[in-house]
Amino acid sequence: MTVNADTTTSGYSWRSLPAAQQPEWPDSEALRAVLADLETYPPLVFAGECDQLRDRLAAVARGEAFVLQGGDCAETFDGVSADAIRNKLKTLLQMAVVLTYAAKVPVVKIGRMAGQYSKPRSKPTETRDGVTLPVYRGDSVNGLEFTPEARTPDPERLRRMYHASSATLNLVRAFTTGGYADLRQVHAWNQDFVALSPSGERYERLAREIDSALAFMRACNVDPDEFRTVEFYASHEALVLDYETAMTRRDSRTGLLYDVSGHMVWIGERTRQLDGAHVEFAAQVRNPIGVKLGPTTTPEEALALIDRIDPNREPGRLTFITRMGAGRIREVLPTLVEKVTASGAQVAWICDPMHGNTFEAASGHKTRRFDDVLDEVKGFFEVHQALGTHPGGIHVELTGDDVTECVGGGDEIFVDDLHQRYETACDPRLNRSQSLDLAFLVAEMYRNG
Ligand SMILES: O=C[C@H](O)[C@H](O)COP(=O)(O)O
Ligand SMILES: C=C(OP(=O)(O)O)C(=O)O
Repeated sequence: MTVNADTTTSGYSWRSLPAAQQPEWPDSEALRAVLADLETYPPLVFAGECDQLRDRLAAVARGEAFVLQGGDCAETFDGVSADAIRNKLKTLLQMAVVLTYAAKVPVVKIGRMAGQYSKPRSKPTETRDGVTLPVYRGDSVNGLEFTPEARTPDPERLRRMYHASSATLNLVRAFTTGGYADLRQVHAWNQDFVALSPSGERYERLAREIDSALAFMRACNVDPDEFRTVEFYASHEALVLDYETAMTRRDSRTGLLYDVSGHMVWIGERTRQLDGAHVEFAAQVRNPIGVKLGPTTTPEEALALIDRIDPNREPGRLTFITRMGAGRIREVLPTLVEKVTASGAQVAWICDPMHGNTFEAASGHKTRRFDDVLDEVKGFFEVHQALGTHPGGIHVELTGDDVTECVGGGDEIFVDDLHQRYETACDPRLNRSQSLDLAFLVAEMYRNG
């Protein structure tokens, strides 16, 4: 990792540790200049908002609420448009309504949004027709286009990431507090959708029930403004530590460090080394922290992560996001949950049913089967229900657009359809109809549990 000459950040403990998956910036002077600017930019979120999310996640850890975390695999600068942001938010709001109403549980809504611009990769390079170039690491680092110019890491992209995150968050705040997310709009969110899809019709029936519940509450004199705004939080993988460090500030109230680039940040499966910089970074900032746990995670590793990141065993501080794969979850998760519970830690457990279920179709598209996604969530619920612990939420890659990236779903996408609208910059996402299907099925699982 680059050493920042600026004394405001050079003392951070994670700077001296090995950091996996970092870009090789060719021009360290240019990098230094961008980071120095970023350090002076206003925070994207406030420390108090991060604390509030920690409180909400504490309720999840206690079994009193459910997390819906979702958004693109990789946000792109071109994707910062009002339509794309509104469609994603609308999908999340519809899923949240389904979960709240059908599962009767408060839903903590967290976007993989306004900062999800950096990607860890399996290989550092990509070869096409005998030409080898650096792999695409997300719009914060390089471009997707397969040319030497686009693939060369450019630190100016970190500045663009800040502005893209800021513009996204600004619109999300406007939508969620300015009336668009008002619960009385449940039908409006579905208008362009209902005639087109079975899940849209199912949603419309549920929205009618919500209408009559709202009418009942109005008759009981419940203040309608109670339904006007929605709490919505932003999260991303804290991957490029130069950026996250430049966005780390001391809270004037408490003197504690917060990463003000998002409310919650998570550490990925490829960067959760106990002696690495990412875990040390997560340990030092006060944001609620997520850590991805893949199928090779040992209970000892999970316990050591708790000791490092949540030494005070504070509910809401640490969320384990398991991503085992449908074929492994029933075998691997029980021991992890048992040992973590026995240790007295109160983590929130949420299920990422995407990252353990990716495969390459014959056409060369990376894809996921909706049935595998669903089966992993089912396995997650089965394990927690058998152990008497709380299945605390789902973490999904989705978009509000009608893409054809994952196969299956009620409005079925076939392998032969993948080429039609395959638009992801990295991994395949559920489209809007598949996302709603998932929400209905998860709500059933939750209610039955
Ligand atoms: O989103 C997650 C990772 O970045 C992605 O799964 C890595 O994929 P790769 O194996 O194509 O590098
Ligand atoms: C890279 C990701 O996941 P994981 O670290 O679980 O592979 C991701 O969620 O974008």
